Amino acid sequence: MSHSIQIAVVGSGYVGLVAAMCFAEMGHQVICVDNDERKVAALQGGDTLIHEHHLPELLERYRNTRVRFTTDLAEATNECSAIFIAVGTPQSDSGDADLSYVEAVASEIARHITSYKVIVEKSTVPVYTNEWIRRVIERNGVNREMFDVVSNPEFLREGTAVADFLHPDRIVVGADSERAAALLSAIYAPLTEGDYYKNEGAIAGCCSTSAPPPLLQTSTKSAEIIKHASNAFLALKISFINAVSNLCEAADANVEQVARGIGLDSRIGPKFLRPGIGYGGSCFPKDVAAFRSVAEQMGVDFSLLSEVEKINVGQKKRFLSKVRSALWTLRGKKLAVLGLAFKGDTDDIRESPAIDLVEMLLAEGCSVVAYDPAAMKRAEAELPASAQMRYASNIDEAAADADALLILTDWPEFAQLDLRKLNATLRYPIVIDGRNLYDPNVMFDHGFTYMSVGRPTITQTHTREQSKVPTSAGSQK
Ligand SMILES: NC(=O)C1=CN([C@@H]2O[C@H](COP(=O)(O)OP(=O)(O)OC[C@H]3O[C@@H](n4cnc5c(N)ncnc54)[C@H](O)[C@@H]3O)[C@@H](O)[C@H]2O)C=CC1
Ligand SMILES: O=C(O)[C@H]1O[C@H](OP(=O)(O)OP(=O)(O)OC[C@H]2O[C@@H](n3ccc(=O)[nH]c3=O)[C@H](O)[C@@H]2O)[C@H](O)[C@@H](O)[C@@H]1O
Repeated sequence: MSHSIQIAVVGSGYVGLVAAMCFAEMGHQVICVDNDERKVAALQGGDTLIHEHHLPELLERYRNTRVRFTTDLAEATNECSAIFIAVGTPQSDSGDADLSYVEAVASEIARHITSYKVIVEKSTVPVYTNEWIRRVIERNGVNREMFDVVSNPEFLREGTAVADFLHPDRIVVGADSERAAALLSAIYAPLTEGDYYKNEGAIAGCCSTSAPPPLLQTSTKSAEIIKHASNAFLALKISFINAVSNLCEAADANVEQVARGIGLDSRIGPKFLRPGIGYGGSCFPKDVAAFRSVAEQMGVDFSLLSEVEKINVGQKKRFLSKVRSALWTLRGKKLAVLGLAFKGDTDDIRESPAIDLVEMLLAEGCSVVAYDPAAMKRAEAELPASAQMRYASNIDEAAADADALLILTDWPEFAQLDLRKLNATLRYPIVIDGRNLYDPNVMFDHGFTYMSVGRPTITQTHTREQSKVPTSAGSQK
């Protein structure tokens, strides 16, 4: 039977905030700490600040009851037995993970330890980080018996973060002390013992059957490597299918058929075989680079990861070539861009391939009118509005009189465009789809010249007037 535990989560971003809310949902008492005063004030006022399903309702339910927000790490350290570190570990100029935020938090925690604490490293970090945290705490004068450091990597995806946290495939606990491992087991017991899933109001998982997840206990070093290896492997899968999609284009084959044929082999599986414009986001690019760098520093040849990165960069350039091959010259062309976030269902634009592509198009002299359902505010901070870069308030406004429409993010609503209306709105009926959201035959029937990834290109040979939508056009995919 699970019981309520006092937990502190340091860092209230995509991972920390979701973890805090989910721990509360699992029945624990949580103090959520951040050193950004404005963020703490917004959270105290009920604003989640990020676009994530279920988060607003959980914040509403638990703020002032099971979750408290503060900038005061001393108070949190004092009151809680487990302190989760969920601050950023961005990529430094050399490719390594910048661990200075983790170190700062560890030193600060050390200054306030007066009774036994378990410090849980949740940020994604290279192997040996837990050992360094331990040293930093000891150097700050804390006796070794007063604390343990545990690695508990997080595998949630943005957009489905809450559901992923509550329905994980596995929970990894890297602990070199049984006392610390027991506390982590107690924290996750509502999931591993299945009690949470019996609640009538339990949040459903994206695709799981809600079978209780296994808790895998490992050494701290193994846990650290599990996280980096997982992200690197997923990135590798994406680069693999992107390379295959290029081969399909050269051979006039269809990558969707190929991906299905590969994915039906249960040893390979169908997931993460969607070709596109390359992976992005705050994690895959930095984690592949950090893992490569760790291997290099340890004298291990892992050049496979450099190839993964090379294919990923190439995929964006390839998309740009497609735009050029559809429009010939780019200077002065007006392009409608759908999607700025690094993937659908998030407002996150960190390392977004869509943003990279817009920057490339602007550098080529195109003008861009972009629309994204959630990421425009963040995008505008990076790509300020100008005569060349405009933001539209809806899809129609973006498409109006554009020379072509580019689909760069797989938002569900971009897969449901009114194709007749779109054909009439665009200056030329040209769609270049970086996410394969449409069936090429349907696009042909609707009069479009349609280019996608790893599938045959459909080119209308007749003029703009003749490519107006036929009245008996087929239905959308
Ligand atoms: N975003 C994601 O989907 C996932 C991220 N991760 C990993 O989790 C870690 C955190 O990532 P995000 O949540 O995306 O980062 P984020 O940038 O959204 O949030 C980090 C938060 O930490 C706060 N912070 C920094 N220094 C602090 C300090 N000294 N005291 C208190 N708060 C401090 C920042 O103000 C910020 O709110 C990274 O290592 C990332 O690789 C792991 C799984 C998924
Ligand atoms: O460590 C992390 O931060 C997280 O990184 C990813 O999650 P996330 O970055 O939220 O997004 P994904 O859904 O994995 O997509 C990453 C990128 O790959 C692209 N992608 C994904 C899948 C695919 O088949 N093809 C493809 O191009 C997406 O468009 C996106 O740009 C992992 O999926 C999570 O397990 C992990 O916890």
